[in-house]
Amino acid sequence: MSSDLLVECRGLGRDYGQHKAVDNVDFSLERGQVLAFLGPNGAGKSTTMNMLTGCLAPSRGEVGICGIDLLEQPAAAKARLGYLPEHPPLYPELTVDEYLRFTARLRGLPRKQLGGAVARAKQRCGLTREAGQLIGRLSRGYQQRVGIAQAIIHEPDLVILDEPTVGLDPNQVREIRELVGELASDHGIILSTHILPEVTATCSHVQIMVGGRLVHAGSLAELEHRPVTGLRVGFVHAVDPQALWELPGVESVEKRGDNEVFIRHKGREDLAPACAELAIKRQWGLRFLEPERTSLEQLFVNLTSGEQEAAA
Ligand SMILES: Nc1ncnc2c1ncn2[C@@H]1O[C@H](COP(=O)(O)OP(=O)(O)OP(=O)(O)O)[C@@H](O)[C@H]1O
Repeated sequence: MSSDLLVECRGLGRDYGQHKAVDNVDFSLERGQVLAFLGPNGAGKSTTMNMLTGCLAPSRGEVGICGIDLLEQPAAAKARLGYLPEHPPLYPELTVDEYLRFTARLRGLPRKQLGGAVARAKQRCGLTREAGQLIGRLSRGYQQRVGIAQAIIHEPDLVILDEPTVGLDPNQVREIRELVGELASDHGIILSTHILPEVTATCSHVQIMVGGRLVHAGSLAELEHRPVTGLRVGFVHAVDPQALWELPGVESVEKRGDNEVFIRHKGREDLAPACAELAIKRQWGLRFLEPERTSLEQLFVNLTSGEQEAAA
């Protein structure tokens, strides 16, 4: 296993009685990647993260953290990862410094290194000025920074963050996203979230789970290069959809708002020139013409809607 391969899961599964909460999940993560775990409620994200962090034993499969088998050498493997659970284990009656020293000692750092480790984590998480403040008096956003600081105090290779921006205001969300982006330069990061714009803003890779199984895994860059599925076209005046429908290669014409349509076309056909020509000929007044690819949101809906209907 190369030193930049931080996580390698093979055939990972967890049962609760007869129920397969996670089934046959394979994936890997390299340094510098930020991987989002997406999925509807009950898809198996938390169960997978709990297995990755060594908090929950798998029923089947293997987990390697930086080449170390998590099941055979749990202490050595866990030393390479940092974890921010959904509800960070903060002590409101401790100051930021006291708490970070405490977590550094829990991580087994030698006494001589404690001061340096605490200073570094505070600096990376923008907490230097808050060092002497009681955690219970900090805003939710700053408490989340403290939670991230404890996750990186021992300079792990891998950082796992469970819904890191839940409950934060928009400014705090932006700050935590920036922090995640900075951490990505020298760590691998896995984060679980329900917020799709968060994925596009912070992540390089995405995995979608449905019913315990991994149904999509890939980079966001791949998503950007998915084939164009159609054209979104806006006009000044009302249009005749039948005339658009008759253009060569058109599969369907859907109305989207006032004088706006989505034209789905076959294969890699480029409909734009013919569509613009028709708009000029009919004097519809072309306002805009945009190729549309499958967005992350569309992909998520396509992959998960059947599951959600079944659960309803
Ligand atoms: N301790 C448990 N005992 C029995 N079933 C469980 C237990 N924990 C989770 N499950 C079940 O396992 C499945 C996956 O749950 P999990 O919490 O991993 O989903 P999730 O994707 O994290 O959902 P959410 O987005 O709601 O947090 C669900 O069907 C859940 O009911």
